[in-house]
Amino acid sequence: MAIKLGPNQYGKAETHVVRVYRDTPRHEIRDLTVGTALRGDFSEAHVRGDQGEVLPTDTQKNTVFSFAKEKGIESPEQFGLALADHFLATSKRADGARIELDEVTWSRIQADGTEHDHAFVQMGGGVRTAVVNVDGRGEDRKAHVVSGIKDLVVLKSTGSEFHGFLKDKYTTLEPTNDRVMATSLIARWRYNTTEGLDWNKTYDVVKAILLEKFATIHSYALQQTLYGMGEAVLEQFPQIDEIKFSAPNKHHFLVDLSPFGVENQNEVFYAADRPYGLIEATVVRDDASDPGSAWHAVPAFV
Ligand SMILES: O=c1[nH]c(=O)c2[nH]c(=O)[nH]c2[nH]1
Repeated sequence: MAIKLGPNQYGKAETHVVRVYRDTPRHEIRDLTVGTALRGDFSEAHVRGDQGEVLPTDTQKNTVFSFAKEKGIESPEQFGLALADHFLATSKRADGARIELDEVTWSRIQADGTEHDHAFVQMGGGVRTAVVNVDGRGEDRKAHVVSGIKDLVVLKSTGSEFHGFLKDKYTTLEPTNDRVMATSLIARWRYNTTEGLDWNKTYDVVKAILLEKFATIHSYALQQTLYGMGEAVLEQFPQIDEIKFSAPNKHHFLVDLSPFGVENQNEVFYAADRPYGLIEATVVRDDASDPGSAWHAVPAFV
């Protein structure tokens, strides 16, 4: 019986790096949690325990910290691409690198009527994400960037209906033409290029489109809202070929107050935490480019 090593990757997960730019009294902060992973033929390490081709995960972590100063963190995407190319240049046995980056935003605290120069607060509004996959080097290099947002918690208190659904003998759900719709959204979008993009601006605009569409689409289902959000993003950005969503339907059930002789006209809800509907969808161009390794090891998607 022949046995061999199959797909594998190794690296340092969740290196939390905070870079303070303090060249002027008005400081800037980038706060990233970075996962690095190298893949390739590492059978010597796995089968025989030979570490000759293994760039330690400790070194990978050190590189993240040092690059925060050497290269700077202009955007998660730029930082991820720089790290991936560096690791592929160093580790000859690696044929691919994946860098996963989550960024939290620090907003300036308002003090004495102005934005403070060096005091910050986290306001929520989602975690910015990027997954960079680079395969090969030189002529053969192929780079893929999937940017995104997660933990974007949104709710609309009307403008959402759900009715006309398929029924069988187990169906008890009442149709509704006015319900609360809420989710903690994950969205990830795949670029068809890594050149000529303003990563930060594009992120801000995509996020604004997602929020605006969530608010303005009169919804007949979360599925329809997600599709409309995705369509709007693809219409605005030719550089984005597909967008994937994962959206837990955070159910808000009307509480029956009639035992207490109290009316409840869509005013008091029980916000259930589980179980929840989980709606996942991809919106994609007809002529989308080959994703290659873009979605390699990207968690939780159809
Ligand atoms: O937006 C919704 N989509 C569904 O598929 C679904 N199923 C369900 O019970 N409630 C909802 N809501």
